Amino acid sequence: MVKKEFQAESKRLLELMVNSIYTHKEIFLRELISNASDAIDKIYYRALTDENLQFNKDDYYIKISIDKENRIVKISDTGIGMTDKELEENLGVIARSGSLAFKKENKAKEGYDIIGQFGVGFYSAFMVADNVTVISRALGSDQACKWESNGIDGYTMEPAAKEAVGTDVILKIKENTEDEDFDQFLEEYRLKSIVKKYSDFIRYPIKMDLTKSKPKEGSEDEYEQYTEEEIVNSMIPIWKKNKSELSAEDYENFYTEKRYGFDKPLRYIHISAEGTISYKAILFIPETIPFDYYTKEYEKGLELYSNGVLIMNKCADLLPDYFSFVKGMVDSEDLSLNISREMLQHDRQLKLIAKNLKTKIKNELKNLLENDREKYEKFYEAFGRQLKYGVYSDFGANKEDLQDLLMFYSSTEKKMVTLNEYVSRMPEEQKYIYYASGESIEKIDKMPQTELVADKGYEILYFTDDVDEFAIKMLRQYQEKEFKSVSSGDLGIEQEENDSEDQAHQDMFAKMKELLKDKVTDVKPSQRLKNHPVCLATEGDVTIEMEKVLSAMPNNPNIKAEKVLEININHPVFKSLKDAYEQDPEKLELYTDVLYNQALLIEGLPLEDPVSFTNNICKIM
Ligand SMILES: Nc1ncnc2c1ncn2[C@@H]1O[C@H](COP(=O)(O)OP(=O)(O)OP(=O)(O)O)[C@@H](O)[C@H]1O
Repeated sequence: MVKKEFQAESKRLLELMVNSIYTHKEIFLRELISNASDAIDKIYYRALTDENLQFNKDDYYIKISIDKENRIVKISDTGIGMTDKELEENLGVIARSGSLAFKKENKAKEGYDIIGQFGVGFYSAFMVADNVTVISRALGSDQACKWESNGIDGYTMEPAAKEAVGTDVILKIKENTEDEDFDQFLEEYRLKSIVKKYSDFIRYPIKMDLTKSKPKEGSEDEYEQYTEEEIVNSMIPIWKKNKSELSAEDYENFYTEKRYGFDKPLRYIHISAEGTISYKAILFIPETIPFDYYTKEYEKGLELYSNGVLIMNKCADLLPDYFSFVKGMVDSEDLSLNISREMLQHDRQLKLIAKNLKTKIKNELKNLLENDREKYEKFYEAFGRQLKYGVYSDFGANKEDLQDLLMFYSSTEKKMVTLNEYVSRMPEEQKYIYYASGESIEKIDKMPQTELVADKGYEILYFTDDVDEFAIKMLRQYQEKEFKSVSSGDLGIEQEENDSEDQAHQDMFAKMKELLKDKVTDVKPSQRLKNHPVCLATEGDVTIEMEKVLSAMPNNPNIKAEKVLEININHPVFKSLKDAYEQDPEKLELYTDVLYNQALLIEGLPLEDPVSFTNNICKIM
């Protein structure tokens, strides 16, 4: 017998399991059944490609047996089994998706968070058992191996005998405590109801020996007990059932069982399509972002079945990138079981289904936006960015589909608003949809460039995501209203002109431009500033926020905004500037440099020479 220690992380998770105060301990059975079903799936897939292996459906099942006296519950499967090496790798070390998230979140103190959020697979057995034995014989091996652990110090491994290929997981159920009833997990009816609740649509039979009673032979009022093996799950997949038979809880359980996410779904869509193409689908919009969502590791896709048989785990072609957060499955009788990945891409039926799903998802989101604003905002907070990427990517090909789903923070409403809401509120004389870009709402609130537009009483949309301006450039307009940055040259707002006075300052501005060389394309009196002395505006297509995003890219394309330094001629600073221009050229140079650097700071742009800037401030003081 070999004795081994658990790895540190496994130990920590086990500790949480053993001492768990989590209330839904019953899920251990769901986890173990799901592992058993996966193990049978593995044989099934192997048989698809291995001629020497036959998959005879009747030989594959999961069996739950209870030995009340010895406090034992055994979950056996006829799946692919594990070699001793696999037993060690799979059960001695944490390497699963959910646990990976656990690693990142290991600040969470209570087991509750982890179990609730991630699901914990095999280790959940230790919530109800103080000893777990796994005896497994792998396909192709005649030797079995026994793994045993009390969940605390470590585990032991030794050779064992097992007649057939597969795995037995044997749980020694804990004794009742003052607060907790573990005896319930030794009751047939209780285990049966847990199977029904979580694992009803597992596609292999889950068998149990159930105690029944019948009248004793030759007697009218005496009964005798007998046991009979019964299949306790219906095996009918949820998507083949009628919508009216299903409750929200059934969909939620399906979502969890399928590991679509560790949260609760925000919304589900059950589709039963008949006609040119018939298929069934259950789609989910998750409530929270998967931890790897905005990374390269995240894989979009839906499970694809051909008449109840899984062909592919993640069929990416079924979902556009901008709906990559959608989880779920599609089952169609019209798809061939042996279709290859390459062929699938060109499959006409599949394309039709994908198109159809896209419309359904879009309509569902619209519906959510119109009828449950709070939920939609929650959704948008998690996945709005993906929708904006969708507007921007593919050269704007999908903008029509997505524009009505967009939302931005509004300066006047102080909350998220849609473009439609914005436009419907626009005063008649307002020409453009105004927006301001910045790092955060608080920072944009203080931006000098917003002063004129805000003063006019016009609503400003706040762009705080990197992708916002790029998406809007692609959109160009909404309901024939163009978008306009509050920092752009021409704001399209009528102003009282003061040409003669402006002219008088022209020479000074020309001089300032000369001093700033190619740092700015122009220096101008500002139309938009009310209280602030100075700001930067831009000409052309690239704004300052876009410049920042572009320069943060790994292959920095070195695209710069054409910056215009605007001076508020009604600000007291302007008089000092004018005096310097008339009397002291050196001072003008100093003031110009300080004002320019101030404008950079307001924009959150890096100063070219911070030391000389601070020296200059000191000089003025
Ligand atoms: N009954 C079984 N038969 C064969 N292999 C099993 C069985 N139970 C567990 N395993 C193996 O052990 C691994 C770890 O199981 P565990 O339940 O901890 O995580 P998981 O099933 O991979 O992930 P998750 O529970 O998050 O889906 C499985 O991936 C599988 O390879």
